[in-house]
Amino acid sequence: MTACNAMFAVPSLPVVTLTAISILVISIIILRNKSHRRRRPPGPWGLPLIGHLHLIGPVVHRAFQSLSARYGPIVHLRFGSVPVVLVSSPDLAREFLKSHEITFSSRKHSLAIARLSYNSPFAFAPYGPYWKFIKRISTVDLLGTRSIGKFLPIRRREVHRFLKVMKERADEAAPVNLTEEFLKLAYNIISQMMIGARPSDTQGQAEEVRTLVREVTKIHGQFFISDYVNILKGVDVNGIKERVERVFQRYDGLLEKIISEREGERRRRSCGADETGEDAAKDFLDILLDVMDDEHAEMKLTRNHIKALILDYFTAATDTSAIVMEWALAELINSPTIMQAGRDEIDRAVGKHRIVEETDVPNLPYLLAVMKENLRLHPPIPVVARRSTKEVTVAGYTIQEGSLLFVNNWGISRNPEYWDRPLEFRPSRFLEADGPDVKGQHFHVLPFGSGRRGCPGMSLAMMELPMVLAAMVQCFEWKLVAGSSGVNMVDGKLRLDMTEQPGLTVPRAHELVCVPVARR
Ligand code: HEM
Repeated sequence: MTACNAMFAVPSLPVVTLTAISILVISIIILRNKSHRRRRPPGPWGLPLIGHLHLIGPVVHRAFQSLSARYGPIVHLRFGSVPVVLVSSPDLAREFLKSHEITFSSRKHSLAIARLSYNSPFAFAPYGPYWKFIKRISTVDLLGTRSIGKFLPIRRREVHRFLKVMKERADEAAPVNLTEEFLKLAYNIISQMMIGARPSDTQGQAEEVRTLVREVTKIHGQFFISDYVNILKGVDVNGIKERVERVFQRYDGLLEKIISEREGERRRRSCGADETGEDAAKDFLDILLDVMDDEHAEMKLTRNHIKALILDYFTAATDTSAIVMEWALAELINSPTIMQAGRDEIDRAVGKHRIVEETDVPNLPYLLAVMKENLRLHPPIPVVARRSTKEVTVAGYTIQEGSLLFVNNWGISRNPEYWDRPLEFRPSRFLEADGPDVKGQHFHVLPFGSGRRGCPGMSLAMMELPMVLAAMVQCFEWKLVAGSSGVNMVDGKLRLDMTEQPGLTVPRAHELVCVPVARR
């Protein structure tokens, strides 16, 4: 070291040290301030690696309800490495779904979602241009007011077919499995809107799609550890990859056949060689194929996009509708006075000489209230699930980017803080002039979710389902079968057990089997 260097080196050491210490202290202060500002919602201690996944039992909304009862209306959890926020009050639901709507307008990713949606999901898509494009087409061409009207003959025909099956069973005094029949009805309606009634639609094919749709719904409703724990990514824990692949291959084969047949028909039609003379009223598949063939379309659609979309709609519409019809009839069977009040209303408004129609529904406020009360007690999708796209402060808490949000709408609509005697089936609460509604503006009851990511099938469902229920009440009485699964004797009367089955959607645990008795 030179003298010159030494001269400067000696006094410079404490300066460097001092500077370093100052930086350290300032950083600690900033970090402490930041972490004070980044307040996390309360929640239980998590386990290493898996976080709180072990606390989520098979009936997810009930597990969430227990956590909320313990930690309050906003709870922080961690699924593996993914932060989770669980919400269970109407005010917080409004904060997240309305005040911070755009931030929470995406959904979770998973291995199953990626594969089953050909990596191009719609219902699980991030909020962005593709989602907006498809949302626009589907709300205009499939689920808009005009389209709902255009598809009315399909719904009328299918409901009459369904009633005919019930009448045959009534004539034989034979039991009917309504769980299966509701599923068929819901599938028959949505499949004709989506892919039309085609000559090759054999019974076997319809059966196969229904089975696949149920399996996909089940898969989407489960939490797989490999989706959340980084070191397990890519590892096939529980054979999920294999299960998803099996479903994917079966579904892809079926859809490929349906689309190829349709393309053949379209080619024949465009050459003027279609011998069916069929009116070319377009279903959703035709509309999507038009977009795929259109070079100037705003967004390029591929065959895989179309397959993914059809599966999304089958999954979103079939199980939900079937489950709602089943719970509604089950509630009425367990409440004969309410059933009779509904029947009286139909007899007054519609009479006894024709079958109730969708256009009668606005004149059946009590029946509509029955349906809304049913959706309050038995929302088929009990938890609204979203994902945040940036860090945000809500109710004074910092919610990290990429957090999963679960709004336990099942828990909210059964909470005595927000509802009077919430476990009672009491349709009259939906008859009050300034009372609640189910359309997503009233955060005490959110069966269809809320906002732009809310259910696009709501208008269709709220026309179709009350009408089906009304027709069942109008045309038949429903007798329970003693000794069948889920039927118990209570105070000398047969009653249905209302236990739920676990999953993304919440069907009854027992199939609904009844004997229809024709009213006339
Ligand atoms: C009573 C019957 C139904 C109920 C209770 C229901 C409920 C829901 C709920 C809770 C969501 C999530 C909403 C959110 O995140 O805010 C949803 C999404 C969705 N529903 Fe429904 N649904 C029903 C019927 C239908 C029908 C009939 C269709 C189609 C014909 C449909 C299509 C969809 C689609 C495509 C999505 C995803 C929308 C998106 O992510 O942008 N749903 N539904």
